[in-house]
Amino acid sequence: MHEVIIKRKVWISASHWLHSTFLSDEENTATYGKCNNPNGHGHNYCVTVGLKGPVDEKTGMVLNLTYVAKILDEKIAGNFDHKHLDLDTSYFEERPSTSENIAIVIWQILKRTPLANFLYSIELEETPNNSVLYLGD
Ligand SMILES: Nc1nc2c(c(=O)[nH]1)N=C([C@H](O)[C@H](O)COP(=O)(O)OP(=O)(O)OP(=O)(O)O)CN2
Ligand SMILES: [Zn+2]
Repeated sequence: MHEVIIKRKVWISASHWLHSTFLSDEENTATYGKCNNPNGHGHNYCVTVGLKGPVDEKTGMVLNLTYVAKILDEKIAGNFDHKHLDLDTSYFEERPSTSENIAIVIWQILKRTPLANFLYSIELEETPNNSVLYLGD
């Protein structure tokens, strides 16, 4: 049995602001700087989902990536694309919409889909320079 990690990208065009309810206004400004602007700013997030599993002998696939794409389009793009992460969704009411937290939220959403048992990694690129990698807890 051969185990392989397959990957599929999904893009999210979204706005947000970085703000923590655990910090004072002054602390928020000091911590997040320009990203604490209440009017927000935008990113084209590139999310790469890694799925690990055995290659099926008959199909030659871990999972059909066309099927994976459909789930990611519905559950990830459908939830976040062209949204304000802090105003249009409830996921970041109690945690700042950092790349770290977005990756964790995406993991939690995918845990409730048929991809759950294959979930291996969430890589989220916020800018060409900044990215995070979450491997679950
Ligand atoms: N650990 C984290 N640090 C930062 C995050 C984050 O999610 N996790 N996020 C930000 C901001 O969202 C910010 O928008 C990043 O943009 P920017 O500073 O413009 O991005 P770059 O570093 O790619 O641009 P430079 O030109 O190199 O400054 C900040 N930190
Ligand atoms: Zn940002």
